[in-house]
Amino acid sequence: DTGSAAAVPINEVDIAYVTPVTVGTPPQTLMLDLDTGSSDLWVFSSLTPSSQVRGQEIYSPAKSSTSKLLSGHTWSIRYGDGSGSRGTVYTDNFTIGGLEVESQAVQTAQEVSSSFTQEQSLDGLVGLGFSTLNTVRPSSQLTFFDNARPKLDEEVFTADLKYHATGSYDFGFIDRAKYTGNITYTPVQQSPGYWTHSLSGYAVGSGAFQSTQIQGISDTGTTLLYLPTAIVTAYYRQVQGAQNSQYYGGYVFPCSSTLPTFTFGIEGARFTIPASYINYTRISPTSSTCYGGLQSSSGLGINIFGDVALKAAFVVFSGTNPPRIGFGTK
Ligand SMILES: O=C(CCCl)NNC1=[NH+]CCN1
Repeated sequence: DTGSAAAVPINEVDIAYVTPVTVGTPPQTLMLDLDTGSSDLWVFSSLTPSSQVRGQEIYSPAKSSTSKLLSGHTWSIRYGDGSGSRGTVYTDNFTIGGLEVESQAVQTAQEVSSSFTQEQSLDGLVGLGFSTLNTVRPSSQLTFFDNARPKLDEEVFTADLKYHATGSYDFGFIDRAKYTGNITYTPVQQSPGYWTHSLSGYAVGSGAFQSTQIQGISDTGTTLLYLPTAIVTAYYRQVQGAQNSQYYGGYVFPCSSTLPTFTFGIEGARFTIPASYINYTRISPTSSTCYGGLQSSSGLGINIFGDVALKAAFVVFSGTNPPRIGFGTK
């Protein structure tokens, strides 16, 4: 089997992407954030306090003839950006892009943090990290990809995220029409459960490529690109008026500045992020100061190759043994 579904940016700066999924019988359609940086599938639900729901679609297990309570099981998750949620667990039929998993663990939120309440177009997350990261207790649950794996034509899913446009996620096949040339693969270290791999180096604008291994995680659930401070300062040194603002919590610059491109390596291949992707957003709607899409990872303890980097490539997440990740030019 295979599946294919849209990845729709939820606002005008691509802060996150959502994908239509169906849960239950008859199908309830929700828009969920497919997140390779976590491994819980959770949804706004009939159990979420109405004070914490602001426009989101909800899953009501009571309205599904195929829902089953996973008795005695709970979950609680905290994301790298400080957001979080917690609740109980049902199993039910779950589909993405025509690919169905029966009795998928669907984690129903009983509490969500304010940033999720404020994100009206996001109804929950589908974790696509390794199932070892799943927070359901007393027994952890499998991700949608792990459940679908036995029925997939190929043990892969792909991400084709786009700048200010709708892209796609495919399951079980690699669509040759979505990239040119060949996919370059590199090994993944799956502990503790992220898609952890190395970049082979980087270049700022037209500068020389610096060959240096940079370990981090490819994370569709993180908006920006977070790299070591030395690389980030070298980048913003090329931007007139750029500064690392304590007030705004990162590098800002005049919106009129000319930004260089940023190139990253995967083995011998090179992927260039256009300057426009790094001119991320105005710090407020009428401001002429802009916030960068490349920021320092020093506060995170991990480098994160988020959407700003991933949308510059066609990315193959391969669940083979051993797992690997591949990047193609598009
Ligand atoms: O939590 C992380 C970073 C893991 Cl190091 N990514 N996934 C995500 N989901 C919602 C916000 N961020």
